[in-house]
Amino acid sequence: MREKLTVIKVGGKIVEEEATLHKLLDDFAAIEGYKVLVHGGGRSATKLAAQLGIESQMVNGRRITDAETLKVVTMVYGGLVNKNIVAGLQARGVNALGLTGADMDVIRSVKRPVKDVDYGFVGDVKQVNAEFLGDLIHKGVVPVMAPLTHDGAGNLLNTNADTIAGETAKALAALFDVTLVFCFEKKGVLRDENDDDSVIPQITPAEFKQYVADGVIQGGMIPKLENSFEALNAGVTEVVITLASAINENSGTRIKK
Ligand SMILES: Nc1ncnc2c1ncn2[C@@H]1O[C@H](COP(=O)(O)OP(=O)(O)O)[C@@H](O)[C@H]1O
Ligand SMILES: CC(=O)N[C@@H](CCC(=O)OP(=O)(O)O)C(=O)O
Repeated sequence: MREKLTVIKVGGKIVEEEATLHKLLDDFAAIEGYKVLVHGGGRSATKLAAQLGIESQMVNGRRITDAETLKVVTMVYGGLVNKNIVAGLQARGVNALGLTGADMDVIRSVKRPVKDVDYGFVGDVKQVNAEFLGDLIHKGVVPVMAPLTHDGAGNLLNTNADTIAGETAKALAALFDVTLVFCFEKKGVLRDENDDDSVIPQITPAEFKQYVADGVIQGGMIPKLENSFEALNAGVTEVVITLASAINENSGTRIKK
């Protein structure tokens, strides 16, 4: 039987605020067995960019990343957010190691080709070095992955954190029995975004299509679900979308193939 591994993805709203981040780190530290933390930080990047007089522009949930914006996201994701999380986990007895995709060539990507939209320095994932991550994990190290990748030619690229989580989970599914948990500020995928008690307990691809057509699922939830189905089809055992403070409870929305 393969060993279990939990990949947790945490987004901007949770990492931006000290109280919610600390609670998440407590809960993450309490997860038993092998684990990986993938973080976002989009809101913090938008804030710092504004302070520097750089306007943020998102299209289809992805940041248009020009050269100046790339500097900001590198500082925020690869620096401030990643290292705060690593220090917080070390304080909780978790032997965390912060990584961007460039570190040890963990995630290589290719600059997104310009079609209708020019996203600038945004990377589409090509390869995740699962063997290296697996070795680290087996040594008791807990990787903390920032949403930055590289192209192998010296360029860092900005990659959506949900995608980093999905691709990392997929690659590690060759070595472990992987559960992928997207945690955020709501109780799960909701039938009515304004009613926290309207959690949809499970979603199939057909139901997803219908919910999108009906406008029930929209915005940032769409890439989360697309990445979830892709992960399940690529060998990830279980995908859950849930409240950050409930990662150790059996609640939220379970994604079905
Ligand atoms: N049906 C839905 N249920 C819950 N959230 C939804 C739904 N449809 C859209 N959303 C939106 O998706 C957002 C989560 O996506 P996103 O902002 O990208 O999160 P994160 O930064 O955590 O990755 C929620 O804050 C919510 O506004
Ligand atoms: C290309 C792209 O869109 N990258 C994202 C990476 C951060 C992210 O995904 O953060 P959240 O999980 O907090 O949304 C961005 O810069 O916003």
